[in-house]
Amino acid sequence: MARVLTLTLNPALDLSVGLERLVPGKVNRTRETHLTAAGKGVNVARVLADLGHDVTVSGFLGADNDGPFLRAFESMKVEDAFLRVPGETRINAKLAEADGRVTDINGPGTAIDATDWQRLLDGLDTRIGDSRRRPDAVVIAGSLPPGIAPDNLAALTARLRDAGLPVWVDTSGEALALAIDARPTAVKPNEQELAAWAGESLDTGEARLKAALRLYAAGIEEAVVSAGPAGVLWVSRRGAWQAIPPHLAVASTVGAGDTLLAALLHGVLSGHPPEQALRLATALSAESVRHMGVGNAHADDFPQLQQQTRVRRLNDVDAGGALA
Ligand SMILES: Nc1ncnc2c1ncn2[C@@H]1O[C@H](COP(=O)(O)OP(=O)(O)OP(=O)(O)O)[C@@H](O)[C@H]1O
Ligand SMILES: O=P(O)(O)OC[C@@]1(O)O[C@H](CO)[C@@H](O)[C@@H]1O
Repeated sequence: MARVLTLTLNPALDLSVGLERLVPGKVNRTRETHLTAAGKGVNVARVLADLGHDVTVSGFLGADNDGPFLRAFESMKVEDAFLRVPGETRINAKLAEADGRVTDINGPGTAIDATDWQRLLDGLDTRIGDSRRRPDAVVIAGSLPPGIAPDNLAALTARLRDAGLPVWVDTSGEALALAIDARPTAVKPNEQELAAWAGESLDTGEARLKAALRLYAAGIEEAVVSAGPAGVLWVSRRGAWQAIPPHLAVASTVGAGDTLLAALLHGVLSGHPPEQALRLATALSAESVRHMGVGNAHADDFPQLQQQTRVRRLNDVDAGGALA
């Protein structure tokens, strides 16, 4: 069991709405609705805690509507180290149609000022310096709230790396680009996020692999690229792998990427062989799309989903960063 700290600088209450078909501009009747404490780092924490790790969640939570988070953290059995800031945490709507299409409507989040940011950094320094609380790995996941600039994220990444901690980052846009320059241990862009960084479209497996190799060559030890149903590429010092998930009927893809990142980190921290780690992570992310929320490793058919996940080592790729 490892000790993991997840940082969600811009958490959200996810209002997940299941409906037959979304008709904009009309009254739509829902099939189900859920309000869930979420945001990428919280979703990652949910999976890691479920897989048996000792997890602390932190970041910034609006003080006025933190009730669902408190209840969630209690049931997840994670330590709540979120700083409370004035106002409300954003509510993000996830409109999931019967054909698997999801429309995300994400708010900007609560503004964070320099004093709050410094409180977070000071708290992290104290935690890192305390051997009883020092994490084995830190995950920073999700967008940045107003007031936090991409170079703040880069500085945070560098600070944690300088303290000797593995840092896994999942974000997008300029924040991702600057975080990469600060050399986190791992990043997990999806196809669009990686394309924005690479400056070209990545609609073929070969283009994605080349971009993943570029990430690795840029100093990212664990370069993980997700591509929805097309699966995962993972380039690391141990080699390069591709995983293809089983074909499943999609209910909601929200949280699939978070599930993948969490489960792969679980495999790495547990010292599992890469192929086994990637198989479990890919299968669990696939499991997550069958329903709303993150993947459930206790699903009855999870062993079969793992068997149906195809993992292959890319032998013609050398980990030095070039296609042979
Ligand atoms: N339709 C699908 N069928 C099977 N597996 C899927 C499907 N969509 C996603 N997955 C699995 O989930 C992983 C992550 O999905 P994706 O690439 O969409 O991440 P993402 O865009 O970061 O997700 P999100 O931000 O919504 O959590 C994929 O690599 C794949 O293993
Ligand atoms: O706006 P961000 O921070 O990029 O993404 C936030 C979010 O869409 O990511 C999670 C799914 O990955 C959701 O729980 C949450 O609403």
